[in-house]
Amino acid sequence: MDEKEEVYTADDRLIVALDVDSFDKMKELVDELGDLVSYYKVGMELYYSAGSETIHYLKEHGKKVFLDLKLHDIPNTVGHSVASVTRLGVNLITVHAGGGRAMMQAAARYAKITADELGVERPKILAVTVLTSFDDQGWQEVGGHLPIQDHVLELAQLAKDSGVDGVVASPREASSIRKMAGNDFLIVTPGIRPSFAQTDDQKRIATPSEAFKDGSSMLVIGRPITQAIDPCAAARLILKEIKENA
Ligand SMILES: O=c1ccn([C@@H]2O[C@H](COP(=O)(O)O)[C@@H](O)[C@H]2O)c(=O)[nH]1
Repeated sequence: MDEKEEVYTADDRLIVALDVDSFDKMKELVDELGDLVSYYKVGMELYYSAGSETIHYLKEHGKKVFLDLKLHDIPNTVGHSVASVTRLGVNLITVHAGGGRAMMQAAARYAKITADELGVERPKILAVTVLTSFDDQGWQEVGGHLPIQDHVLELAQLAKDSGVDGVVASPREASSIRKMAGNDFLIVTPGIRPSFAQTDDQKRIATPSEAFKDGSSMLVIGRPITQAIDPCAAARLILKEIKENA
């Protein structure tokens, strides 16, 4: 088949980050991407601007939702916050691994209790390790004593022991996390930059094919798609790379 005619279908391993500041801008992107994208991430910018209406819209349109609020507070507060967002019907939720064992345990427990009460599938909990915008220099400035790679691995081990479903880490750490945690542990990687995209503020980056080769489960990609001149063309190129390499 001629490459131009090839149809790239949505793949749940591609999560598109909807980092826009209004419901209308979100709707425009989601409508434009149509059937090419099945999984979206709603982060702080969109959620704080437009709230849970965004999630209802995505679900009504058959999309899966990763709610990336990176919860970080005492266990009681995080547990009850996870209960609240579980009621919205999201599929993935983030907490910060730095919140510690008891906080992650509370997140996992409240996701399960709430989903059981509602009779729905429970959302999976991901623990954010070290943000992909850090390089070693920036990391030392905030008191990081271990190399980032080692600290991420320690947090991933703690996350696994605490009973959450996986971590958010850079693709550069995916291979060592995969070796430590085995195949059932989710490794969700932002910091993905296809060869056609600029780096922006991301520091620990890799291409989609490198990320999957190193053990990523799912990729989070925002600006390379959402700020492309043609978001559908960018999404198709990434889906092609995923199809050919993962
Ligand atoms: O360590 C992290 C954790 C979360 N993110 C989020 O992923 C997307 C990446 O967007 P790009 O435009 O592809 O850079 C964004 O929503 C971040 O909040 C991350 O980048 N790194």
